[in-house]
Amino acid sequence: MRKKIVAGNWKMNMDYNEGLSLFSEVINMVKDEVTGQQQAVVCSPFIHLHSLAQMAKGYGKIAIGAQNAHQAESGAYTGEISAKMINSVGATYVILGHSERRQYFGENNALLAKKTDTVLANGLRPIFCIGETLDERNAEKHFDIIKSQLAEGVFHLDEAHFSQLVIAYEPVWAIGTGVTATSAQAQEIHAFIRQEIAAKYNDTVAGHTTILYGGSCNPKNAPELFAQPDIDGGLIGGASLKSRDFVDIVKVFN
Ligand SMILES: O=C(CO)COP(=O)(O)O
Repeated sequence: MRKKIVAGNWKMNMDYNEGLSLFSEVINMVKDEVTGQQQAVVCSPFIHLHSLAQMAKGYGKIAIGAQNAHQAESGAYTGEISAKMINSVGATYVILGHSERRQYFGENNALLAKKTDTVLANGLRPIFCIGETLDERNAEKHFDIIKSQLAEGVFHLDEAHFSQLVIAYEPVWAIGTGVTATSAQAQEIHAFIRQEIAAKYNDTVAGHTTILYGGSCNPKNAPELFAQPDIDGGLIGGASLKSRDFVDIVKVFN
């Protein structure tokens, strides 16, 4: 069976001390309360990564991730962080292609394909985000958008590398808006994503790929979303900043 994952994306929230106290609450609750095989991932700002990885050491149920990485291995890119650096502090995941990176930092599919290569080459697992805007959905272009984000962003990978990916479907209109995709809307796209993966690779790869839903996911709506056959967990924004809510979402898979 494929892995169930609940990943928190703190975005640009939490100063250093706030982040450490949030994480220590999360880790204690996960230790005490999570009984299933699911993986919790906390994707913090860069400044927390090393400390969080130290705190989570030896505890396999919690992994640490970054929210971005530069496409180059190293060099004169003032202000940037490389995949090798992220790996060196003990993080294992990197969110790539979040809609906020696409929208505010001009990241397109071609750039994200390069970032994916670099992140994989450094032994990290990308959580690769895709999703349509409201205008695209209203124009009934959502399937085309998903198709091209996959084709141009990750389908250049060989099977072994692709198998390291986690895919996250985050409809842009559901992010931070309080409007969640219905479980039927989300399932429809997740099934489509799995079908595209099967067509590009094969049924085994498609069957093993973890596909997360993100967008106004909370402890109330997570059980119904995660009960859908092609939804393998969530990428959680706002609710991941509250330890109780985040761990309650992780516990949906208990
Ligand atoms: O963007 C998201 C996670 O990456 C979702 O954010 P919200 O859960 O705050 O809608």
